[in-house]
Amino acid sequence: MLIPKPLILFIDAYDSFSNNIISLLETTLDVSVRTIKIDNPALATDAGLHEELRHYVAVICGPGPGHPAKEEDVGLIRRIWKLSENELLPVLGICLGFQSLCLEFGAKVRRLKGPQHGIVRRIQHAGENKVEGQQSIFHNVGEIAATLYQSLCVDIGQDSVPNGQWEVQKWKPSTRCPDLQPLAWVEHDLSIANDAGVEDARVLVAVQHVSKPFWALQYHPESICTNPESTKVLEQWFFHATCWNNLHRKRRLSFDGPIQGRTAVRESLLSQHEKTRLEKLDGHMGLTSIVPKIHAVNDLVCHSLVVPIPANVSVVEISEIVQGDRGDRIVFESSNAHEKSVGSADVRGKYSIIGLEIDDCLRYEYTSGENSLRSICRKPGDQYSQILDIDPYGGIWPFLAKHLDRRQVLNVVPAEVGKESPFWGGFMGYTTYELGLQSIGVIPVKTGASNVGRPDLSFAWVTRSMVIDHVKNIIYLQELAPNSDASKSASWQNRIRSLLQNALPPVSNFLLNGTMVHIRNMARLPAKFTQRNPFQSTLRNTSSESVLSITTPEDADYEQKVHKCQESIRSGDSYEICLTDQTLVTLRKSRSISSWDLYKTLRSRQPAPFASYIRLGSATLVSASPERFLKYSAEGKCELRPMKGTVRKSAEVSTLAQATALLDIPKEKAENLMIVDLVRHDLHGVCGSGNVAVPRLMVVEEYKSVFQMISIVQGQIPQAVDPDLKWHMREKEVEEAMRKRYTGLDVLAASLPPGSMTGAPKKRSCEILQEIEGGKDRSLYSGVVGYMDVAGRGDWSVTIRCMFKWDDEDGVEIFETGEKIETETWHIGAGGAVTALSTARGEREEMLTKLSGTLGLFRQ
Ligand SMILES: C=C(O[C@@H]1C=C(C(=O)O)C=C[C@H]1O)C(=O)O
Ligand SMILES: NC(=O)CC[C@H](N)C(=O)O
Repeated sequence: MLIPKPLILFIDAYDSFSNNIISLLETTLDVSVRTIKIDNPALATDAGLHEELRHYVAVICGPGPGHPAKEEDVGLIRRIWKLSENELLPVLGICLGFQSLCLEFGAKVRRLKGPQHGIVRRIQHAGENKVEGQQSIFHNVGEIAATLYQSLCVDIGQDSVPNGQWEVQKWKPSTRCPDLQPLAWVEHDLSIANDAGVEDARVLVAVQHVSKPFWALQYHPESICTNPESTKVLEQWFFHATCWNNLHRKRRLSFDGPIQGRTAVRESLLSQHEKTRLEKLDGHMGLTSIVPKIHAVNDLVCHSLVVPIPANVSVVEISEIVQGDRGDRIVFESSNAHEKSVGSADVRGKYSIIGLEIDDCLRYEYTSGENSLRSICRKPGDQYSQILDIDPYGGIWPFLAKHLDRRQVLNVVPAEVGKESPFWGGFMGYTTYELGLQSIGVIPVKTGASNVGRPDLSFAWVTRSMVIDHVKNIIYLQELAPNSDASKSASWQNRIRSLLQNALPPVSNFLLNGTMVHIRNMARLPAKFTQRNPFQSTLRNTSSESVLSITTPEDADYEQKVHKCQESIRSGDSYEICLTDQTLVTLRKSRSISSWDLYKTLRSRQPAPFASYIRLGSATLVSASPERFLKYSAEGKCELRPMKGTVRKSAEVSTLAQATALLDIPKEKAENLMIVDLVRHDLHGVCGSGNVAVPRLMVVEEYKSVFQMISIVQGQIPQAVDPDLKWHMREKEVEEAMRKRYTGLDVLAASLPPGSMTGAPKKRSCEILQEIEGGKDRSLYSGVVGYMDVAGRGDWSVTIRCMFKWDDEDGVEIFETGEKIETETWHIGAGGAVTALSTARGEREEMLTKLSGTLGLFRQ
């Protein structure tokens, strides 16, 4: 029989690091953690709270945005300190929880003179012998270097202790707070210059209540940059907590009865779908009448044909040969494939993907806030536009998860040829920033009527595709179709292969031990294919002639917004805020430069590992994104690659070594660290405790016009069936586990909007941004673009360094001369992370640097 582990309750104040703390607790201590939000209505009454607490051996009052004196920021936490002797149990406060405890027992809470977010400091603790009469939770603990995330601090009277008395006084309870035993401090000699924004000489960072089982830490033990020594403090806290329970706990622990606390790992999308389905069945409503039929296609396979291509043929040329240069189109391109100095080896463009026949694809469009989606197909002979109610599926994400699940494809034919292709077919498309806001419970303030009904998610179901392998110089021509349709697929593939072979110079090739070998004859290439981009020079002239207006953010206005972000940081409401703004470019619509032409120029001027062109429905996106958001494999390995820290290339900073030195400062490292910790939290929410790692931390990469600091966060998605246990399970149990399994889509749904575009904590920072950015939709900018394939794989980029337009903004301008001009308006978003250490001017310049790559298309 399995013995249940003791339960700890984590009270979550809507922070973006909570799951990291839970992971640390569950991997360090032999406990399970359940979590509730500070405003859980089920615990609004004291009776409800007391009932809930009966399940737990201890409570953690977590960190969070805001101020401990504000009821809406701490909620339940404040009531924990007031528990009567009968209900009392051990508690550890962390950061906001620490501040709340100190406030309750007499401390003043004040703003730090220099906020400390993502800054690593040495913790001076009392160790074993300074606290009289008892061992503290720092007993036998060595040196701790810990990350701070705080704008506020508590003052138990230390500010007024004269220097001469400090060493004696600092470990004693103060007259202001006789119940609080100080356990640790961060100290700084202010006469020594520092670049971490330190302006406070003494900050209390750990306390213990002298008679109640309350302990608290102001630093963040779970941060990736806090050293492992600090976990000893948690172990000792739990030891003290257990001893206290054994000696003093009045209320007996309960192992049964209703419990509000939930595991930090969210329910899988497929399980949510299943649950909704069963609920409907329970209601005897007859499932078939509620759930719209999606045909299960059980015998789908991916038919694949490999076509060799000459080495220097571009993705643009391939796309034009097969698709012409008009119509809907989706191209995900590693446009840095041949640029050794762009990106690092792991993203140096191995593959590009082209979705084919996008005009004819089934397309799903969803607008956030709605409970239905549009399913659209414009295929000649099979045209329809349907509204599907997604409530019966449990929402948009469970709906998509189920759609993919029913079309899972396990085989590619012939297997030895197509198995290396990273994409066999599936969804390709985009989601907006506002879709992400919906998933974290921030209601977007939609301004203006024009954007009503625009899709926040648009995915084409791509069954015919090309994957270009830039290393092997081959194309996979692929079609998803029933196994029995092999000959139909073959005739389509042969047709496309002929198209390519007729248009491209010949390539001799043969298979050697299963590997394709090419013999290329460069001398035979026609001139068209040796020129990198034949359209570039024409566009340069035409585009500047077509520009009717460019509206960039006003300097003073942008700087004002940076100050507003910093005010929210100083008040404790945010640790870092990714401020952005939009530039509008209105063009004379002309047949001679299409969006595709713009893409062609951008991709060659700003080579990037995650470039993309999307023309889908009423949206057009032209992107040179350097940032991978999320990649996952069919086996559940996932990887996020947040970027934070940007330097413009210039004569002074032209090498990677120079940029690395420039970014190796607390301001830049803090920006990156905060997002790494936030992304770890998002990933822990699906992968579970102990299943997230950071194999690369703060490494600088070179791009065409900037240097970027990146980190890599990896996780393992829980497997439906443990291979070791599978043999002990009945077939039905295995089936059920598979029906409810987690996929990469769970991670995607749990991590939007991308943390690098929000700041931390995510929810509060996004709310602040709604206000500061004036409720303007960021729309495609700050969203993600990518694919989820039928074999369970996915790759998504953050939509930055891009421009987009909506067809509904196309207009007509009438000049005084009476001339009528058709116009289109492009949006270019740009911004950067604001921290306490930012300067308004520096932030504005950073925004302009990021803008310049894309805006440059219109300025020459
Ligand atoms: C906000 C943008 O970029 C984001 C912000 C970065 C930063 O603050 O250093 C770096 C990469 C992106 O995650 C943008 O390109 O507009
Ligand atoms: N990380 C936290 O809990 C921060 C607490 C509080 N909002 C502050 O800024 O000081």
